[in-house]
Amino acid sequence: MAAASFTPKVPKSWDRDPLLKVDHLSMRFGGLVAVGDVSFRAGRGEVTAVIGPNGAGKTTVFNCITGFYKPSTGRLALMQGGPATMAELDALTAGGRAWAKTAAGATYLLERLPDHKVSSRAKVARTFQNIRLFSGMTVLENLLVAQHMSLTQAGLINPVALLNLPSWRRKQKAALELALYWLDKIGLTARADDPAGDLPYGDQRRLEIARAMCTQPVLLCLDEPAAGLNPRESHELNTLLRAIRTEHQTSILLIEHDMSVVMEISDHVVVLEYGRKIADGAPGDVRNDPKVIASYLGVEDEAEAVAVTGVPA
Ligand SMILES: Nc1ncnc2c1ncn2[C@@H]1O[C@H](COP(=O)(O)OP(=O)(O)OP(=O)(O)O)[C@@H](O)[C@H]1O
Repeated sequence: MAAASFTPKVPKSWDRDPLLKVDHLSMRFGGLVAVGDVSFRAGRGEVTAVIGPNGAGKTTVFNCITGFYKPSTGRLALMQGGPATMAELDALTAGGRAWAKTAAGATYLLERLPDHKVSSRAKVARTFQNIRLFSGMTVLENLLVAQHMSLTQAGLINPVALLNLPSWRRKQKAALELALYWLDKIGLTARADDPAGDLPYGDQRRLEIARAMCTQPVLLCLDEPAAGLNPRESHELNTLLRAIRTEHQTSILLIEHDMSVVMEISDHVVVLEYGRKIADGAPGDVRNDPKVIASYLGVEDEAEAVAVTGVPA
């Protein structure tokens, strides 16, 4: 009898080299389970989109990853440098510490870090659904203030800064250069000295992303960056996100309702519904998943349902 042909399953890129491993994440608010036992990986250097109908738990997942909420249960392992081995992860979890050096770099358990260390040590940056720029400060000042942490670490409250020593001046110069780099990247150099609040909406959105990039994150979390953008602004956003991914190898985690953005720039899509994961895969696979189609067929926003599934609601 002829042997049955066997095609070995090739692991997905996000399973081969995850930057972030979310394991059994749950978040309860009183009796409400906003997120229930959700696990997924975000690949290093990839764009991972988290999608789902309103109230699916997307922002809650984000708030747990970025330190705004302490999850009820679950492990959020961010692995800088390269993936940790299972033994390294288990030892870190059992040891009760928040981070450890690993053979590949360092691993942080985000659920154990104070929220300011999620950004300063684990290097996770985020933007919000509603723009949160300092609207009275100039465009350039917004980019400089983002680097306040690294400047204070360099010594705002130590003698190096007070005496204006060369090492402090070098740090200040590097901060200005980084700010000017991102200003150029978002095409706003000519508006450096204008109040951020005077910029058109789409420019403010890109400035927020540039501000987050000034913290030099390994993981950039964007909560509905395309909300309220017109098609031209959406296109500019896609271009910026692609540049961040390809030129800076920064991994991006994205919540987005605009499916043209999701389908165009994502490597990997995770779908939530009622706080549970219902699909996880490449954009084309997720789009054709019967569970995703069923979930989106009930949504009120017909354009969104058609964009995800190709089927009118
Ligand atoms: N701080 C909170 N206290 C109580 N309930 C909350 C809190 N935050 C979120 N929830 C509830 O958790 C559920 C998931 O909300 P979440 O905002 O995470 O969903 P979402 O997928 O981001 O929705 P949307 O697309 O509308 O932003 C909802 O039922 C919401 O009302």
